[in-house]
Amino acid sequence: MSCDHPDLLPLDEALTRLWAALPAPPVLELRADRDDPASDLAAMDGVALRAAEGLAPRRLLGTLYAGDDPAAFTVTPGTAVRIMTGAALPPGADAILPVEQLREAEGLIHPLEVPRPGDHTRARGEQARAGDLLLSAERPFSAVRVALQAWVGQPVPPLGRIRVAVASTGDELVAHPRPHQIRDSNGPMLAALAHTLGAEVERRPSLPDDPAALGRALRNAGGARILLTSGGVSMGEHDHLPSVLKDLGATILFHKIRLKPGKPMLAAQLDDLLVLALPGNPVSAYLNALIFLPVALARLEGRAMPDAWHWGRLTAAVKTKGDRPFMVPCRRTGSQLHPLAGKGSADLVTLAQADAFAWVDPGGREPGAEVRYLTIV
Ligand SMILES: Nc1nc2c(c(=O)[nH]1)N[C@H]1C(S)=C(S)[C@@H](COP(=O)(O)OP(=O)(O)OC[C@H]3O[C@@H](n4cnc5c(N)ncnc54)[C@H](O)[C@@H]3O)O[C@H]1N2
Ligand code: MOO
Repeated sequence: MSCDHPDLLPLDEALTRLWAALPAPPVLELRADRDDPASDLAAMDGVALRAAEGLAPRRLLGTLYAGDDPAAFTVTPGTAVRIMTGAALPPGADAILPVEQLREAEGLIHPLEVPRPGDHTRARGEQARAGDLLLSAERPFSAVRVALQAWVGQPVPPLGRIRVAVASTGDELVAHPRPHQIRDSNGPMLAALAHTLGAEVERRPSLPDDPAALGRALRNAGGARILLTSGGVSMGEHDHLPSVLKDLGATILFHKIRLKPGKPMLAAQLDDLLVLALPGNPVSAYLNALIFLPVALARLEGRAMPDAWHWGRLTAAVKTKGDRPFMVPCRRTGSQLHPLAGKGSADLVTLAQADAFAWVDPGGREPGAEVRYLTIV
């Protein structure tokens, strides 16, 4: 296959570089602080009894709810205790008979099934013994990790959001445009997307195509962890961002990826600030933010690498030009992807009609082809 752009970085490599460059917050290994469960527990609502007595009727001594001290009752021959799921087994009992498997009459319960020792109980220590390793420090942050941390009595981490600043660049951006000017749509779009993805968002004023002003804005990101910019990363004479970042001593993680739209995408680290410099064309800016921002947020929060891709089928042919994979905006019905005939990476109107971006390899795809896609949020 001919290669129009041998210098372009494949998307997967760009994602891997971004992931590797960002530090994940430290997470602890988690050990059981006590046996789990710490008592024998009921796993069903019913009665606690002695299994050996088979189908013999039992007299009810009382009721134990989850959290009750089970020492209140002792199950002796001929007796049972009504018990709720999660309550500790009273002394003497060795099985739970679920409420569906008994009949009650005149203060007695009559088993309808023969109970066996251990039935519907969770035995002390069956999950873990005090001191057992429950989760290694390699396992990523997740809501379940937080739950386990609380379960073993560790303080849970504060749920801060990553601060993301959004600044558009371009002298053409004005609030009341004359025909040669435009309104800033990328700024509001990227702020809304970052918000949707769970970031704490700060809108910044649009920046002029002026290296000094861009440099000042990059150096004063105001405590944001990530800066999303749009525009000024391509080959134009006013596309200053790459050189300004280099002059500031930023580490360029990548610049220019093998993707259409979105080729000029740049990611850089400037001290503690991650700069995701998105192309100015609205479809390119959106798509790149949709791809890269969730990965950066996940890494900085210590989560696993997100896998946002789904699989669907194209309902119509998609032709491509050149050697970049093409992400075509589609309407989606279930897993059916209906490609939209758009007017390219400036076509915000078609993007607004779309539900998904389908990945089409160079060379194009036929109707019915199975492709992966990203959902537009
Ligand atoms: N000679 C070359 N020219 C271009 C190339 C190239 O490889 N060689 N790449 C093209 C591609 S692909 C894209 S995408 C654009 C991206 O360029 P920039 O990131 O430098 O963006 P700008 O030139 O500043 O703007 C592009 C386009 O988007 C409009 N824009 C910018 N900001 C906003 C905003 N906040 N809201 C709405 N629209 C915005 C801007 O007016 C331009 O029309 O470069 C190609 N050129
Ligand atoms: O790759 Mo550009 O993002 O086509 O318009």
